[in-house]
Amino acid sequence: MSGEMDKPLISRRLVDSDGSLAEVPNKAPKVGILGSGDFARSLATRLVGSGFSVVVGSRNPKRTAGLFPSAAQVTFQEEAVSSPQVIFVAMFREHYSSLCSLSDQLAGKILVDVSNPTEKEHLQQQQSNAEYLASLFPACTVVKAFNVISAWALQAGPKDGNRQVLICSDQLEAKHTISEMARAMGFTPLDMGSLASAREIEAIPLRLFPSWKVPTLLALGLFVFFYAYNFTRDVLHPYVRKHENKFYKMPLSVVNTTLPCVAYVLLSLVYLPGVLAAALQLKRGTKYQRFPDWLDHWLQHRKQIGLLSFFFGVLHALYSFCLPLRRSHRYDLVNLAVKQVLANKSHLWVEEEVWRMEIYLSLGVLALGTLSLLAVTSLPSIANSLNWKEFSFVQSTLGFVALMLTTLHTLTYGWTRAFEENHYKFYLPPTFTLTLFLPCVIILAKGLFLLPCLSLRLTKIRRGWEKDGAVKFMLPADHRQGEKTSHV
Ligand SMILES: Cc1cc2nc3c(=O)[nH]c(=O)nc-3n(C[C@H](O)[C@H](O)[C@H](O)COP(=O)(O)OP(=O)(O)OC[C@H]3O[C@@H](n4cnc5c(N)ncnc54)[C@H](O)[C@@H]3O)c2cc1C
Ligand SMILES: NC(=O)C1=CN([C@@H]2O[C@H](COP(=O)(O)OP(=O)(O)OC[C@H]3O[C@@H](n4cnc5c(N)ncnc54)[C@H](OP(=O)(O)O)[C@@H]3O)[C@@H](O)[C@H]2O)C=CC1
Ligand code: HEM
Ligand SMILES: [Cu+2]
Ligand SMILES: [Fe+3]
Repeated sequence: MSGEMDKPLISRRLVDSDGSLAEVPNKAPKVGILGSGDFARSLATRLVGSGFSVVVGSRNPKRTAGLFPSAAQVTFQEEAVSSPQVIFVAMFREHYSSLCSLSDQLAGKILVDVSNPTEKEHLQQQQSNAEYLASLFPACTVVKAFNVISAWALQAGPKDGNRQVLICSDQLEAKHTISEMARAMGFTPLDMGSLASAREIEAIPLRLFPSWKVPTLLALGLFVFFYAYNFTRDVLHPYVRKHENKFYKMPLSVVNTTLPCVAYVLLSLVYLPGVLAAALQLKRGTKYQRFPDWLDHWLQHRKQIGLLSFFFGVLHALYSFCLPLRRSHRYDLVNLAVKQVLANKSHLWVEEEVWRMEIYLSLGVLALGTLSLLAVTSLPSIANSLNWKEFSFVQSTLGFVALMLTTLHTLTYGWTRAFEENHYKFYLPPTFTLTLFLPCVIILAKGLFLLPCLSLRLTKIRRGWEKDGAVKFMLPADHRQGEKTSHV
C-alpha cells in the first residue's frame, strides 16, 4: 500500500466560501476511523494520500495495525475518537450500539456513516442506517457519505469508476466539511439535502442497472419465445414427423434464427411508441395532456430497448458469419455434390436464389451499419458534441432507415416462403412472418402521418395549437397529485 497511493492526489487547498483558493494550515487535519475492515483500510490509505492525518480505532489494534499504511495511527477506539473532529464509522449497522460506551467522547463531533444495508435489511428497517446512528448519538452530527464508493474505488483512487459522492446531513456546516474532504480526496461531492435522504442514498448501491431491467426482461422473454418457436419448427418437427435427428441445430442454427427476430422486434418496439404518441396527439387534438403511464414509460426506455436491439443484431451478424464454417454445412455441401453427380446433373445455379441472397446479405450489413451509427451517437461524449437537430436526425430518421433496411433484409430473406405450404411446420408459419407485423404497422402509420392533412395537423399540435380554440395551459383532468413517471 505504498508508492503512488502515498502521494497527495490533490494539493491540500480548499475553496473558501467566496470562491477563492485558500491554503490549508500546515498541520494536517486529523480524521478518525472506527473499524479496521476493508473499507476502513481503503479509506485510511486514501485519506493519508490526500494529506490527512488518520487515527484508526480498533477493538484489537495490535492485530490490525499491520494492515494499515504506516502513516496511519492504529489504536483503541477510546483513544482514536478523543482528538479528531470528524470520525468515520466503518462498521456494520448491527455493531453501532457497541459504540454507546464512547458517547461522551463522541459528543459534539461529526460522525460519518458510510454503511450500506443489504437488500433484506433495506426492506426490513424503516429507519436508514444513518438515522439509526443519529438516534444512538443525539449529541453528534451524523453525515451520510461515501457509501456509493466501493472500498476498491477508494483504493484505486478516483481514476476509475464513478467519482460522485452523495452526501446528506441535517447540519449544513458538517455537510460542508465532509464535502470539502471528498473533494480533497479527488471525488465530486453531491449535496442530497437533509438526513432524511439517507434512505434513498443507501438504496443506490442496491440497484443494478435500474433502467435496463424491463428492457432486458423483455429481450429475454422474446428470446425464450422465439427460441421455443424455432426449436419446434426446426428440430421437433423433423424429429416427430420424419424421425430425423436435427438436434445439432440447437447451439448455432436455431440461435441464429432467434437472435435476428429478437433484434428486429426490439427495433420495432423502439419506433412503435413514437407512432402511438403521435396518433394519440392527433386523436386528442392537443399535446397538453399527459400520455398514459405505460406509454410514458415505454417512451423513456427506448434508448435501452434500442441498444439491446443493436446488441442482438451484432450477435446475429457474428453468428451469420459462422454459418459456413460449420462442419454440418460442409457435409451438406459434399452430400449435395454427390447427389448431383449421381443424378448426372451439372452446373447447379438458380439465378433468382443467387440474387436474393446477394441482396439480403447486403441489406443486412447496411442495416447493422446504420444501427451502429445510432449506437455510437448514444455515447454521452458523442451525443454532447451533436446539437439537438443532429442527434434527432440520427436517432429518429436514421433509426427509421435502419428499420426499413431490416424490413427489406427480412423480406428478401423470406421471399416466397411465406406462401409455400411446406414451410408451415405444425401449421406454424415461418418465423420471419411473425416479426414483420409490427414494422409494417409502423411503416404504414409513418406513411399516413406524411399525408398533408395529418402532417399539417400534427405540426400545429406540436406547436401548441389545440382542437378547441385558443391555446389552453390547463392541467389535464387525469393528473393525479404526487404521480411521478420520469425516473430514468
Ligand atoms: C442503437 C440504438 C441506440 C439508441 N440510442 C438512443 C439514445 O441514446 N437516446 C435516445 O433518446 N434514444 C435512443 N434510441 C431510441 C430511438 O432511436 C430514439 O428514441 C428516437 O428518437 C425515436 O424516434 P421516433 O421518431 O420514434 O420518436 P420521436 O423522435 O420521439 O418522435 C415521435 C413521433 O412523432 C413524430 N414527430 C416528431 N417530431 C415531429 C414534428 N416536428 N412534426 C411532425 N411529427 C413529428 C415522429 O415521426 C414520431 O412518429 C436508440 C435506438 C437504437 C436502435
Ligand atoms: N467494503 C466496501 O466496499 C464498502 C463498505 N461499506 C460499508 O462500510 C462498513 C464496513 O464495511 P467493511 O469494511 O467491508 O466490513 P468489515 O467486516 O471488513 O469491517 C468491519 C469492522 O467493524 C469493526 N467492528 C467494530 N465493532 C465490531 C463488532 N462488535 N463486531 C464486528 N466488527 C466490529 C471491526 O474492526 P475492529 O475489529 O478493528 O474493531 C471490523 O473490521 C459497512 O457498513 C459497509 O456497509 C460501504 C461502501 C463500500
Ligand atoms: C452484417 C449484418 C447481417 C448479416 C450478415 C445478416 C445475415 C443474415 C442471414 C445469413 C440470415 C439467414 C439466417 C438463417 O439462415 O437462418 C438472416 C436472417 C435475418 N436477419 Fe440478418 N443479417 C445481418 C443483420 C441483421 C440485422 C441488423 C437485423 C435486425 C435488426 C437482421 C434481421 C434478420 C431477420 C429478422 C432475419 C430472418 C430470421 C428468420 O426468420 O429466419 N439481420 N440474416
Ligand atoms: Cu421504468
Ligand atoms: Fe419503472
